[in-house]
Amino acid sequence: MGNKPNKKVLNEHSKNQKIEQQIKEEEEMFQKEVKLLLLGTGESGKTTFIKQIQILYNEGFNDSDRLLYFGAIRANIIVHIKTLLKASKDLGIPIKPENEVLATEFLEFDEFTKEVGQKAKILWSDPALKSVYELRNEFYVPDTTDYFLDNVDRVSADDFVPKERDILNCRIPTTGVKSISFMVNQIPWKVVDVGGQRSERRKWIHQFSGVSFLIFVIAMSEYDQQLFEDRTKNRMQESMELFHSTANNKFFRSTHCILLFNKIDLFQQKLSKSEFSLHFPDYSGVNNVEEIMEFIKNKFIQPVENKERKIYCHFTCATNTQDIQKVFNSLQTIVFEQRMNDTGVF
Ligand SMILES: Nc1nc2c(ncn2[C@@H]2O[C@H](COP(=O)(O)OP(=O)(O)OP(=O)(O)O)[C@@H](O)[C@H]2O)c(=O)[nH]1
Ligand SMILES: [Mg+2]
Repeated sequence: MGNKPNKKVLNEHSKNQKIEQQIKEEEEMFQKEVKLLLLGTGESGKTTFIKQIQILYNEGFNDSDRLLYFGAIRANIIVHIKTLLKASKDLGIPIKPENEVLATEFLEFDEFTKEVGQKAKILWSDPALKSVYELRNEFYVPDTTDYFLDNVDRVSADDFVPKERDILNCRIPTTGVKSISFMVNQIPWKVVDVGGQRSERRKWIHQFSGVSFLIFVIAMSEYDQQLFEDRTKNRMQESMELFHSTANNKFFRSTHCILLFNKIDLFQQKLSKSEFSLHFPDYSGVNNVEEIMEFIKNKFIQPVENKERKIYCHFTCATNTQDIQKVFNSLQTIVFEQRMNDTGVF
């Protein structure tokens, strides 16, 4: 005859089991992966955001990253000088007569050498190419072209290794999907980057499930530029339409959104030279940075149908690591509070 189990002890035991189960579930909820999906038109700054996350939380760039950017930076120098030379003809801004032979010769170059680098430097110092670059909303050349052309001596050197800043400034359009995963304070994060050009957008849908936050990136400086893919379409207009169709899509109707109003540095530089209302005639205010920022923000937010969902806005320069650190810190706070709420601690 064994001892009869004490009812009180049994009750205590099952209570403890329940508490343990609850703690386990709460821990699991806390440790659930946060998936951030970066969307936005081409060249808005999505990959630059993910590069910053790599610097901040994922050990930065390795040798194979540096090798990839080494080739891209040098190849871009040739492409960009050629583009500027062509634009100087199209826009009727002639280069100095003594540079004409060199310009014709340069158009034949395909491979970067130290000598090609020196020739690029001579052409870039021609005032005509600088004036042409100032008019770059009339044709296509990336915004960081001047950064690399100003550094052509360093880039041409035998011992050139791309620095963090070079990698942040180098543009390689994204094709397909790239993601990084990392842990911060025991929470696993995954950031997914896709290509933003029109031909890439049909691949987006495959990334739509399980998204915790949509990060939609907008290039503020694009208000007076046309799409690379369609020179008749204003870039900011395209970005607004894309955001509205994405945010109102059934997959994301209740997903919280982060709007990154990016390239704020270029936007501020440009505004004094390029009047905003010429490109957005429905803007009736003055050509003032803060007022226009508010106007653009409202144009993005107002047409969003589900007013319950949260939209957090940040104005950033994505090449500045501190700006992206601030965005990520605020995201961490939101996630932490959400999880405390979900587990009933608040
Ligand atoms: N000055 C400045 N340049 C920026 C900023 N954000 C990104 N860039 C530059 O803009 C270019 C395009 O940035 P990406 O991050 O490649 O753009 P993307 O959205 O990934 O483009 P796709 O891959 O084509 O969709 C790069 O040369 C960046 O260095 C910014 O805030 N300020
Ligand atoms: Mg990209």
